[in-house]
Amino acid sequence: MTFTPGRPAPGRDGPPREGPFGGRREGDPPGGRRWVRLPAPLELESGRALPGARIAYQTWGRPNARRDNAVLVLHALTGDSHAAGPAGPGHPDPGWWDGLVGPGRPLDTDRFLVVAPNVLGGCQGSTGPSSPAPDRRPWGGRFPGLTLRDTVRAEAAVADALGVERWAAVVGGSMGGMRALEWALTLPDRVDRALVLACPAATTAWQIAWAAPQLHAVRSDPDWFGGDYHGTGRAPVDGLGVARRIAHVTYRGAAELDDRFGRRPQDGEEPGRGGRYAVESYLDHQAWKLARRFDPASYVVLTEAMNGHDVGRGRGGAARALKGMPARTLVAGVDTDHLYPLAQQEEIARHLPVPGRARVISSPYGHDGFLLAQEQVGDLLRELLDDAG
Ligand SMILES: CC(=O)SCCNC(=O)CCNC(=O)[C@H](O)C(C)(C)COP(=O)(O)OP(=O)(O)OC[C@H]1O[C@@H](n2cnc3c(N)ncnc32)[C@H](O)[C@@H]1OP(=O)(O)O
Ligand SMILES: N[C@@H](CCO)C(=O)O
Repeated sequence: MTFTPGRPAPGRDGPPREGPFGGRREGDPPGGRRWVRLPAPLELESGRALPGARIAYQTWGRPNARRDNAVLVLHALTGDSHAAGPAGPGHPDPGWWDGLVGPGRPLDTDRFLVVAPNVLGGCQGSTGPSSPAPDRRPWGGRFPGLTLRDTVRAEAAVADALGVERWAAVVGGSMGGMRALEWALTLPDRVDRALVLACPAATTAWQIAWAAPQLHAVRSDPDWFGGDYHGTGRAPVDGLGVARRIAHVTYRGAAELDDRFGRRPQDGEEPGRGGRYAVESYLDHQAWKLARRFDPASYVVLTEAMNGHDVGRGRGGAARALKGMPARTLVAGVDTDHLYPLAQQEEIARHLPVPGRARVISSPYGHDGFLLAQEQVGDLLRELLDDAG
């Protein structure tokens, strides 16, 4: 089944009418991924149940005899299980932490079994709104709202399938960092160490405010159809593109964009006379790139799950909850991140059971620094994994 957006996004860089996204529906495995089907309906925090869910994942390296060398790597909002490896069939881009995974690298595959799942609610192999519901029609707008705790409990099935009782470490940035916190606090007996990057203990009004126009953009696209567009040949790609433009500005450094683009017009175009500035063209490019590979309904489900993130919910508040983190936890943020500012990671570190666990990633790239400053992230991974406790 091919996903066919009904119309191109605005701007000159519209997505192709036939995007690759629909090729990733269940039953059509993308390159290199494996799945585990949950043995029973997943009981969600909302009280609803999600039947028949499955989680896609990729692995690198091998388990040791005691199966205590597994590291769980958790992706950000629009990432997926392809944490490492080249671009190829099923993977339009190289792995998002490709420099960190492999023999001799910080996530040393001669030493560790590295496991990267695609989040529940996503669109890269795990069950999400584009997957078939039990009646074989796409879940679409019927897909239940998720919390990040739901996504963690679904992933316990991956650990079980691999025979991993306890992760040597759970690591991730942004949504992956939120989920690393939740892994350690929801299933504390199953996590030995944690690396939490570029995220807050609880999503703030500032972050929910940035998400609001993004959600609105997707839902006000005439092709949203209440989330029930899957299989119609149309999709709210314009809305997703607007959401990505807004989000991408929050992901990057202000000085970085000024230095890179300045007031330069896009080649051959005249701003103010129907043409664009180079930075506008750049955002158009980011918009269509995402619209080609990501399901707008997954974007909505996962954005709402991030809005609901609060480690303190039902645990007596964040400060009390964070005392339950593993002693071997490191927290780091990016010094130019204006979406999840460094003060929020320092706040997390203040409440950890062991003091002195905050670190700083220095990068001009803003929030995306946790994806781009791989050498510094690698140092943090080595520090964490070499910590014998
Ligand atoms: C690497 C992956 O994307 S893996 C897939 C999973 N993705 C994720 O986990 C995260 C999603 N990805 C991202 O957030 C980002 O892509 C990042 C952070 C990984 C990459 O950031 P960077 O390497 O800094 O890329 P940058 O922001 O400079 O964008 C470069 C792109 O903009 C394009 N570009 C630059 N200037 C312009 C311009 N004036 N007009 C149009 N396009 C432009 C480049 O041609 C390049 O295009 P390409 O990506 O198609 O090759
Ligand atoms: N660029 C990242 C940032 C979100 O944390 C993504 O798209 O997933």
